[in-house]
Parts: sequence; structure tokens; C-alpha cells
Amino acid sequence: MSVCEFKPGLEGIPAAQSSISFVNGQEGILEYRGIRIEDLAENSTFLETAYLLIWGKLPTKDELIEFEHEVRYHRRIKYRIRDMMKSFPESGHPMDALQASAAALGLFYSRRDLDNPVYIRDAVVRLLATIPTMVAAFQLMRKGNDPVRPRDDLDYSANFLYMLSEREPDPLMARIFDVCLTLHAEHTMNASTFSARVTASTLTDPYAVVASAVGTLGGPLHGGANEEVIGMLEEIGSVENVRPYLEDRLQRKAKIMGFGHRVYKVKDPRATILQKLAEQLFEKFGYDKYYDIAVELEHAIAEKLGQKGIYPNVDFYSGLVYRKMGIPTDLFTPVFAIARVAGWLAHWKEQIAENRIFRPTQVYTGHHDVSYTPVEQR
Ligand SMILES: CC(=O)SCCNC(=O)CCNC(=O)[C@H](O)C(C)(C)COP(=O)(O)OP(=O)(O)OC[C@H]1O[C@@H](n2cnc3c(N)ncnc32)[C@H](O)[C@@H]1OP(=O)(O)O
Ligand SMILES: O=C([O-])CC(=O)C(=O)O
Repeated sequence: MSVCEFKPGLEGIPAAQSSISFVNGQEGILEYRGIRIEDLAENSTFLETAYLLIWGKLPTKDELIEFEHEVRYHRRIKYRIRDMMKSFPESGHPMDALQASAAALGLFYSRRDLDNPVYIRDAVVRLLATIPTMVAAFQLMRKGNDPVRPRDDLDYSANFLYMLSEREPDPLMARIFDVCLTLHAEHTMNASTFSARVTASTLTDPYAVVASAVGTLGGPLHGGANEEVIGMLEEIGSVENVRPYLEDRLQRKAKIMGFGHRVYKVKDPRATILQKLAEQLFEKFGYDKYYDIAVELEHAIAEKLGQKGIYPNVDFYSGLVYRKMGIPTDLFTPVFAIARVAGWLAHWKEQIAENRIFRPTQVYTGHHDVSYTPVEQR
């Protein structure tokens, strides 16, 4: 029997064949279905991009109108889901609330009909439509308020910001938020997508697929880093304190949140776009002192760790954008999840279309032929 080389974190090992997205980490290129992320950020919308990812092509005008219409009219969540969410502890993390709520959808749609395109489309629409409503509902309910009903006259992103703040958002803010969703929608075989594909490969329902991916996204080494970044910028507190802070962290061999990436060895192209979006927001809605701290930190890390390929990733500037929009820090990762649902569903669809259950091997490092010791002799 051959002994396989063990690669911690499965670095460099292909886990699937996929035509959904592509990353060139040396040159900082990201494409969804062959289209550069910069092009999509400039010209597309999140829902159009979701369609592209899930169905593999840009929709025609009529297809897009129909898809947007379907998503718009499935935004409401069931009273029983809302009541269940009401019973969650207010102090719980919104990612946990989202994971539980996404899984609970499976209780209402337990039929599993993975060969039926109508079933697939219904699940896609339902998940894209209701995840933002669940995030906003938990936010209002934990403050003791009733959730706000979705507004059918608002588009996807404007409606989410409206449900969160109970105010119609500024159009520039809504557009920038929508671009953020596009930027976060998909990223090859990242940890949460891998988790989604493993779950999908058992042929379970899509709600379980999304719930497992949400659980994976929340960790601080993955999507949860966006929340940690703001805490770190606050802790640094001033531009003068950036370099002493960095020295101290590096001496203690601690990681700097929002930096580094398994694939990118240059600045993440999404971080470049997010930085520009943050600047646009500050120009219209006022400056944020943490932006200067962030820029100085980026420079200091480029000097110290640039040779190692440690640059800002997608999580570094996104928090500054969301903060300016008034989104609470612990909702940054749920917002990431709202976007990434598109990628997870695209991978779910791709996985079940040509499925083989994930069942890798392991390198066993334990003993053999050990005899059982009765409890009184241990
Ligand atoms: C949406 C996303 O998931 S984007 C990533 C979000 N996560 C973060 O921002 C958390 C901070 N970053 C990290 O922890 C890592 O860079 C990860 C998890 C993103 C990638 O991890 P890996 O590919 O396993 O890289 P690994 O942790 O092995 O680091 C490789 C080297 O770079 C260093 N390094 C990597 N990231 C950082 C960082 N953020 N700060 C300081 N040093 C770092 C490591 O210390 C290690 O150095 P060494 O070779 O001298 O021991
Ligand atoms: O690709 C990764 O490992 C992490 C990442 O940037 C993402 O999921 O967006």
C-alpha cells in the first residue's frame, strides 16, 4: 500500500474540478466564470453575479428580471423561524444565530429532490432571499425590537440596509454595499466552500450545506477576521502606535488580522477595490481616523513581511466600509455570509451534478494491537 505525503491544511491539493472561479495568487487575479472581479465590481450587481456563478452565464435581460423578481418575493421569513430566533440569547453571536436559522429552514423544506431543476432553483432563490432577512431580524430582535418587513420596492442591497436600520439607505451607500457583496460572493476552494462541498457530497439538503458553510466561515482565520480587524485598529488607536504594535505582535509570533492568504502572495484584488470604496464613502460621509491607521499598518507590514508574501486580504478594508455604513461589528461576518451564499450554492449545484462523496484518507500516527486495560488497573 502506498503512503501518501501528508500536507497540513491540504495545501496545493485539488479537492474538486470547478469552472466557477479562478485565482492567480502571484498576480492578484480573481475571475468569476472567467470575468475579472474588477469588471464585475464596476458593471454588475450582486444578484446578476449570483446568477452568473450559479447558472454559469450572465443572464439575459429577461432572465435577470425574472430572477430578481423571484428573489424579491421570497424575502419574508416564516413566523415560526422568527419566533425561534426571538428565543435566541441576545448576547449570542449573529453568526451562530444565522447558522441555526439557515439549518432550521430545512425543517420546513425537508423534501430532497436533487435531480429536479425546479427544486434546485427554489432552494437557490429561498436561500438568497431569506438569509439577509434573517440577519436583519436577529439584529432588531436582540435590541428588543420587532423585525422590519422587507420592502418590495427596494432592490436586494438597499432592502437589506433598510431592514437593518429601519431607514431607506443613501443610494451611494446601497450601491457600495452591493459591490461589497459581489466582491465576497465566491473564492474557489476556501475553507467554507470546501465545507459546503463536503456536506453537499453526502446528498443532504441545501440548508444543511449552507448551515455548515456558515459555521466554517465564522472562524477568525477565515471570514471572522473582518470583525477582528476593527478590534485591532481600535487597539492600535493612533498612527504613531502602528509600528510599536506591529513589533510587539511579531515578537510574540501573533498573526496580524486581515493579512496573509494561502493563495495570494500579493495584495488581494478585492482589498484594493474595498480600499477605494472606503475612500468614496469617507469623501461623502466623513473621514474615519482608523483608515489612516489601516494604511500605515499596510505599509509597515509590506516592509516587514512583504518578502514573505503577506499583504492585505479581503477582510482588511471591508470592516472600515461596513462601519461607515453603520453596520455593527459583529454583523460583518454575517454580511460576508449573505454574499458567499451565492458561491456556496454554485458549488452545491456543481458538486451534486457530478457527485462522489468526499472521503479522504489520513496518516495514522497511533498504536496498534494495544490490549484493553480494565478501569481498576488504570
Ligand atoms: C476570507 C478569508 O478567509 S481571507 C483570510 C482571513 N484570515 C486572516 O486575516 C487571519 C490572519 N491570516 C492568517 O492566519 C493566514 O495568513 C491564513 C489563515 C489566511 C493563511 O494561512 P496559511 O496559508 O496556513 O499560512 P501560515 O499560517 O502557514 O503562514 C505562512 C507564514 O506566513 C506568516 N503569516 C501568515 N499570515 C500572517 C499574518 N496575518 N500575520 C503575520 N504573519 C503571518 C506565518 O507566521 C508563517 O510564517 P513562517 O513561515 O515564518 O512560520
Ligand atoms: O480563499 C480563501 O482561502 C479565503 C478567501 O479569501 C475567501 O474565502 O474569500
